[in-house]
Amino acid sequence: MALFFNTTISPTSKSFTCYHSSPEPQISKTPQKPPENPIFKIKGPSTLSGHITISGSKNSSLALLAATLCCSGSSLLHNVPNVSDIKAMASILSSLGAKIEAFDGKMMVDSDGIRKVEVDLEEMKKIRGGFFVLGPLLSRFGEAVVDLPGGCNIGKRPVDLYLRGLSALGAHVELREGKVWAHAANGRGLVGGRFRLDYPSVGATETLLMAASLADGVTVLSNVAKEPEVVDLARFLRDSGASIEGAGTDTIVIRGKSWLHGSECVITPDRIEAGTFMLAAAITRSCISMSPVIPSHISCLIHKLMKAGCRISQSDQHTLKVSAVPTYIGGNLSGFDIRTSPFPGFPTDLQPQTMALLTTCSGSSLVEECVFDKRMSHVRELQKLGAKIQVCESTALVLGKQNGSSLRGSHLVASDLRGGASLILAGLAAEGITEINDIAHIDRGYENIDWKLQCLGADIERLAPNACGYLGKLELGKWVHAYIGKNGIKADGFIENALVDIYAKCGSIEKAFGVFQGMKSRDVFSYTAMIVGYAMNGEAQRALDIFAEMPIVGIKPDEVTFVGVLFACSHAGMVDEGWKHFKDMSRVYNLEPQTEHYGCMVDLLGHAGLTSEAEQFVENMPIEPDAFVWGALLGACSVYGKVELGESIMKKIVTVEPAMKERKVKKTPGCSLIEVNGVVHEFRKGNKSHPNVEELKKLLKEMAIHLRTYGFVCSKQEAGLSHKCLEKFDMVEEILLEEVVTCSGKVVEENGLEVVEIYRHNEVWRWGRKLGKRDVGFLRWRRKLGKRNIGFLRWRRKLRKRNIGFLGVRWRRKLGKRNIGAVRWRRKLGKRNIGFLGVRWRRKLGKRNIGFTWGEMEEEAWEEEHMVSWGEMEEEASEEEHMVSWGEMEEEASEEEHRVSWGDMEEKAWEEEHRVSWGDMEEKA
Ligand SMILES: CC(=O)N[C@H]1[C@@H](OP(=O)(O)OP(=O)(O)OC[C@H]2O[C@@H](n3ccc(=O)[nH]c3=O)[C@H](O)[C@@H]2O)O[C@H](CO)[C@@H](O)[C@@H]1O
Ligand SMILES: C=C(OP(=O)(O)O)C(=O)O
Repeated sequence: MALFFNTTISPTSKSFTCYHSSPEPQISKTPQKPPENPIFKIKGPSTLSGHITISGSKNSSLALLAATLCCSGSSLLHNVPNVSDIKAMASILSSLGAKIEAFDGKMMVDSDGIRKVEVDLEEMKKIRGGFFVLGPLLSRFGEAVVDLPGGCNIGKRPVDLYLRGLSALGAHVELREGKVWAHAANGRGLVGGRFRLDYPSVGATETLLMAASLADGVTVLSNVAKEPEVVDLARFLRDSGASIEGAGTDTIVIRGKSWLHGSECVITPDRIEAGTFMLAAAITRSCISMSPVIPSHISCLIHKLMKAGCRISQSDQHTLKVSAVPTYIGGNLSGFDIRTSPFPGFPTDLQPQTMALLTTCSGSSLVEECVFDKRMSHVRELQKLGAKIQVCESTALVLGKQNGSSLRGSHLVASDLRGGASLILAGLAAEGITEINDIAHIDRGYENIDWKLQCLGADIERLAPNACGYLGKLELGKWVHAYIGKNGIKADGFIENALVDIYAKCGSIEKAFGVFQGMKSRDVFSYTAMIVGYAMNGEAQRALDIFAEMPIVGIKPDEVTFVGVLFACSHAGMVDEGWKHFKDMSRVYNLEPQTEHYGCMVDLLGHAGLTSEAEQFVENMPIEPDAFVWGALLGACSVYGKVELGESIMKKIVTVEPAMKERKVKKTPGCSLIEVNGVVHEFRKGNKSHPNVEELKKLLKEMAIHLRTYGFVCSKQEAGLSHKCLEKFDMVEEILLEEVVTCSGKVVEENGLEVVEIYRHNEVWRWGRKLGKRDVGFLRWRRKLGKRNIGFLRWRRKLRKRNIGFLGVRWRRKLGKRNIGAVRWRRKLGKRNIGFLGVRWRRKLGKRNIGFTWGEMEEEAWEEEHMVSWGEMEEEASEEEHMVSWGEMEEEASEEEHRVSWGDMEEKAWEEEHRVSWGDMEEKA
């Protein structure tokens, strides 16, 4: 059946085309028509068996589809996967005037009808491959205008190498309005040249290869990508008449031709899909076979899996059988280390899926992502399943299990293609139900993955979600709705705005950005939610980058936007930027700064050490400062030890709120929302109408007592103040918790504990209790500072009459036979004998020495410095020394090991919970 289409491929038209004479797939069911915005529901643990057919490579297909634009007449591609990226690519080619027919896994592209050299389509921003048309358009038609590319959100993905390479071939390239404008500088066409890539970028190599094929003269490209997809592309171009030598090596020589004709090509099997299924067999401890596979394309993974204990055999040239059945392999799989790198190294596109497997293997494994700088979003989701993973930037330490997986089903969100696939694998291995939302990411690159897994015996379904299914709970959905209502978000696409907001507030900033990026139309609310979100999560520069986009797209910021902008500046210590934006409010945008804006400025000045300037700023305010402004100044005092000024401000804080009440100052009341057992409760400032208000007050009091008893104080600003101020915390706590703070939170039950989780600014407070004979509880908090994710856990406590605090930070770790952990602490003796306890860790793996830099640790230490006075520290140090036996330290060590990343803090918090009961703490003291 020949099916002509302009922009789409029929969802069910693809059959499983065999690459060569492989056994017929043992598939009995037919794929279901997918529901709108579906989710995956997986019931685990699954055991897989049978044979599966591997589709053609998505990445090869994208490059070859772009390459058809180099060719006059028709080209026929076989084994093209039916995935959404290919549909998007087909739309792009169609929009340029190409005629496309898709049938039965084949695509015929006739590019003779091309009338346009500018792509003006949303699809360009969604996928990576769309950008590849730049090379062919430029070389065949002499000019091209394309949007900057999209693709997975896995870190910085610049296109400098593409553009510099094209310039070396005689193109004039400009970046304007988010688009690349390119034309042949000589007015005729590209000319051959020499270009060395700084990094063997796959996309840049492919783009330059296509461009050079039609350039006048010889082109030599060096340090190019050697990926099989590059070789596939060169094969197609050669079959179309191009002269290309060296594809698959470091240097490619291209002798340009004046024209290329269309040709026919079978797309190489998708090595990443094959790898994903091999890992599916391993994680489920099953045995499956697959074809067609080219083993040399995934030799790295094959070696690693064999090292882990899997049996892998080849029944014919293109059929692989993978077994991880315990009785067959004689035990559990062992963990292993991976480090991603360009081909033939370990593919970055298999890193997340491999990490999922490692969570179920014995021992610890190290995963180093060296190709992309932010390809770790799946870690948080895997942690929700119970995986023990600790991350520092692009390195993850996966703590496996001795006896197979102990993952438990949960509600997850896929944040990118391979990260999403890793969640499917983990879901197959996990006990119980796993739901995965945002699976459109997965559909970008896996053809009918659910159906293929069903055919292997997995219990996986593609379901239509309920309206708020992304969070997995209808009750939570109601909460989201309530939240939207309370914040007056009215824009079209308000659901998306709310999602951006809610994700950001829950600390899932990448997910918030994912929603933001995918929005069809954005308004001031969308931008504000994203800016405030970034600011709250310590990503100041990203907040300011988003803000800078607003005038470009013609959206005027409002007062709330500026709260986010100033908050961001304050977080990053950007004093000049902060001043500029503050002044711009009235100067450029005609907005009158409110107390919130003044408060942010005071915070910014105060934390930059400009306390006098901050004080003066407050004095000169044209409106009356409120508790928010005073609170900010108080924070600065605490950080810089201005005790006297701090105490006078304390007095003002406790008088200013009642005074404002008396004068009936109208303010938008602070509002907090909390979900308890699926019911949303709202608290407004000064409103005591909640039916359980008395009970809640009791609970707050109880929390406050624990806070003080164990040396926790409510706000970081007040933490450094002298003990004299301690009695005033009562009042401050009341104000912070009941009157001023606008926060959200929820109460959940976890491991028999009732846990209150409150999200406030960039902090997450968790407080848990178990009401048995003794009150056993915990309290901890985490936060994110500056550009980097710096989280830490601290605790302090009061012993009898003296206030002796201690900071326990230590770890040690023994991996295998070698002892590769180290713990250090040091203190710095300055003029005032003010010191800090720094911890650094390093590990030695083979020849490499990987560790945190001292600078980072110092920054962390610096934070701690403000919290604990030196006297206390010294006390503490000696106390600790005598008090903590080595065994205890080891215990504690494994739990505190990675304090640095955001997700880890939560994980660690949980560890703590089981370890430290109030009783224990007292005993230890
Ligand atoms: C559609 C497609 O084929 N996608 C694949 C392609 O993506 P893509 O072609 O985008 O990946 P690249 O090889 O270009 O990127 C690798 C690294 O190079 C850097 N870089 C790249 C281009 C540039 O001009 N400047 C620069 O610095 C990137 O930031 C990144 O850190 O290869 C990746 C690496 O194997 C795979 O994960 C993707 O699945
Ligand atoms: C990163 C990937 O795709 P893209 O480059 O298209 O974003 C991928 O296939 O894993």
